[in-house]
Amino acid sequence: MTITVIGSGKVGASAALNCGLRELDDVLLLDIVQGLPQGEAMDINHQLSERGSDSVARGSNNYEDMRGSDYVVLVAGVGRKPGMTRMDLLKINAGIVKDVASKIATYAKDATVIVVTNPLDPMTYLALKTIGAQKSKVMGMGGMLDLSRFKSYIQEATGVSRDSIQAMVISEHGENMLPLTRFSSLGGIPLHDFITKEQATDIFEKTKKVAAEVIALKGATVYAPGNAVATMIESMAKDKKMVIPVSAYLDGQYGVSDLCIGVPAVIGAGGVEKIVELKLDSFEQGVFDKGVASVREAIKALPL
Ligand SMILES: NC(=O)c1ccc[n+]([C@@H]2O[C@H](COP(=O)([O-])OP(=O)(O)OC[C@H]3O[C@@H](n4cnc5c(N)ncnc54)[C@H](O)[C@@H]3O)[C@@H](O)[C@H]2O)c1
Repeated sequence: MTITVIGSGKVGASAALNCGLRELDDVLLLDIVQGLPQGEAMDINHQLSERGSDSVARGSNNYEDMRGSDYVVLVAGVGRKPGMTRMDLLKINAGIVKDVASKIATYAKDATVIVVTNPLDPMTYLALKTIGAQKSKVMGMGGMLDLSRFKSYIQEATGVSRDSIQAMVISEHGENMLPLTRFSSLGGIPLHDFITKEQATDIFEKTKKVAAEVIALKGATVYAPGNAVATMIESMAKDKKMVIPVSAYLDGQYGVSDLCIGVPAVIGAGGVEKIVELKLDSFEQGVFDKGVASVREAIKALPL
């Protein structure tokens, strides 16, 4: 088993480090920039060496080296810069994702792929269609990151241990994300027993806005996305069957077909083993429908 991370920038390096720290397997970092993946691999190995992890990181500029990988993380692409519209970002990254996905189809067709490049849901769809893989084998990481932010605000509002928090965030990774306070609990007790309606609205709004805040302050989000990727790979590599949000291909679930969007799923050795359908109330359904419409619109602009 080898984990390949394509795109050795900020998030790619963080994902590789997190996989190594959990000793999931050896990690290959790939990038088009000469020297960058090799340098990241050296730096990561030095930390892993001191921590006693026997996972080894390698760097390469040769796509052929991903042959035999069980997991491929597709995180090549640019982040949104000031003045760039969502459509500008989509066009630039669609070209990169299409190119990288065709390399995955050539050298690692049987791998399970986690897409990270934004805009996440359309890029996951593009990767799935380009690779031509089974729908259970290509998924996007977005909801796990949104969930980590949602949980941190739940902790702030309630003061209970982060370890006791169970929560869920679904829909589009972007403007129409849907943090589900109604499906969140503390030690199995509904979150709404601990907080007021106003606090719930506040947590909901803060979760939706915080990505832009981090990007404005430090230019990118790095640690939490890298950790989220490692959690998804761990659930598959150890067949843990965690129920986590992923951008998955819908085939009638939630009344939606032929589109990738964030939904709760059982993630195990088979990839997306089951999509869990929640009974949404009218407000939640409204946000989810907007997310579907937004992703559907973006898909029209993809080079399929
Ligand atoms: N889904 C999420 O939750 C989430 C979270 C954070 C970032 N992102 C997205 O992840 C992407 C990467 O973010 P970052 O901060 O790591 O950016 P970055 O600029 O630090 O790194 C991107 C890397 O991709 C490489 N690259 C570009 N084209 C390539 C190709 N064809 N083959 C191989 N490598 C290639 C670049 O050389 C660069 O090293 C962005 O699109 C960003 O918006 C998504």
